[in-house]
Amino acid sequence: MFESLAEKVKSHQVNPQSPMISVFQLEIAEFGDLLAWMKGQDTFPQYYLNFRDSVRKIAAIGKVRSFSDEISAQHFVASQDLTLVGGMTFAKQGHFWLPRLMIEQNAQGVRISVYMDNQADGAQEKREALNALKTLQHFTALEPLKQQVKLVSQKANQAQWCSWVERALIAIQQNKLTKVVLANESQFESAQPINAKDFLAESEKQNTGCYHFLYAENADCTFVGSTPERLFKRQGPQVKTEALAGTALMSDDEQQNQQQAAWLLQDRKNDEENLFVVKDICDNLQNVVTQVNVGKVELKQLRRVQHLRRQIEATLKPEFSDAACLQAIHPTAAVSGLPQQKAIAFLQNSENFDRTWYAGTLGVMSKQQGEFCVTIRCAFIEQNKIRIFAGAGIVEGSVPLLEWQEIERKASGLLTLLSSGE
Ligand SMILES: C=C(O[C@@H]1C=C(C(=O)O)C=C[C@H]1O)C(=O)O
Ligand SMILES: [Mg+2]
Repeated sequence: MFESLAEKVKSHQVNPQSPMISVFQLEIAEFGDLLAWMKGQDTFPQYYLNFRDSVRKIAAIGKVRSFSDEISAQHFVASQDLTLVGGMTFAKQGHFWLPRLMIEQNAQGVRISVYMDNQADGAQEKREALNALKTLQHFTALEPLKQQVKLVSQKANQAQWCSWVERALIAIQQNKLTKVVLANESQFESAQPINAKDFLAESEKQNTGCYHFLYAENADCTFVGSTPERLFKRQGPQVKTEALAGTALMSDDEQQNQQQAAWLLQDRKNDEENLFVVKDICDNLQNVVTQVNVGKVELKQLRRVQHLRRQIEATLKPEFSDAACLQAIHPTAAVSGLPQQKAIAFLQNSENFDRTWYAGTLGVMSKQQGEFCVTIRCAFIEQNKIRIFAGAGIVEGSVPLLEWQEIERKASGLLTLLSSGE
């Protein structure tokens, strides 16, 4: 089935008229499970995104070109009309790249794309492209998660974390901050290695209504997660973003969920927590859009928590695209705070760990469209260790112990995938 692609790669000749990058594509009706395919790969980086509101999924391996900032990434996308994957860390460190091989799956079918850099060594490019095509046959069956994990360390225990919240509340009282999103990192260990693809497949099954993402720079460490939060989705000049903040419990008890939902919808502290995010996003978009519309408050219900959400729609001025959206809204007040710079400085002085990809963003950009999620409800998996991150927005009226329960509850969305085994 993939021979036609291999033949095209083999007979490819670079000439003065060649574009900067050559793309060889094949459209097929079905491919197989993308995570099972990824599990069989040993080429890096590896990237996977299962989109929240559609059946679209993207899996990619290898790297042909890379960009360390959103402007050069967007310039490449616009001039070459190609799709880049990647994103930015919490601290806005950009990592965008053109993969060697990309598999895109949507309702219509599957498209496989192989990329060759015509400005690089021709023989080497051919070898790598052919190797990438060979991987299309390699699937490794996904296995159920059997690992039992135990907590080995937390960056802050309950008392320490609550003292961070107390400090935040003082800063809020003194009007130095309006909101700050404090997080924690918890490390668990298992007797056996944890396979990140098995882990994400289980999360896809249980944590529905989310973006499911995976990013591994190399074989040692994989960043995975299932986030309910969209940073933005752009279709031409039309941008959809959202304020997701304000949290209540969710469980197997339908009646309790309804009570919690009713409480959340009328709770002032949670509504303010959400409205601060609305204000932050709208203010930050102001210079790049011609209009913004904020939707009514609604619930986003997940397996372990439910949130308040307000969807936001905007129209970009013609000169702006994904880079402007990333620059304007990431990191939003849902994951950093308000005012942003002061909140980030407060986090740097309080949190005793580097967030790196936690509360960053991962997605795709192309000429016509772009879509990025906010990388929360996430973990780094290294061999038999898993480090899970979770945070909560601290505002006036926050109660330290309740905020602690909120972050433990958020972390449990991933943790229970492991400890729920018999
Ligand atoms: C920061 C996180 O979540 C954010 C904080 C929320 C809150 O405090 O109510 C809700 C959703 C997210 O915007 C996280 O999950 O780590
Ligand atoms: Mg909250």
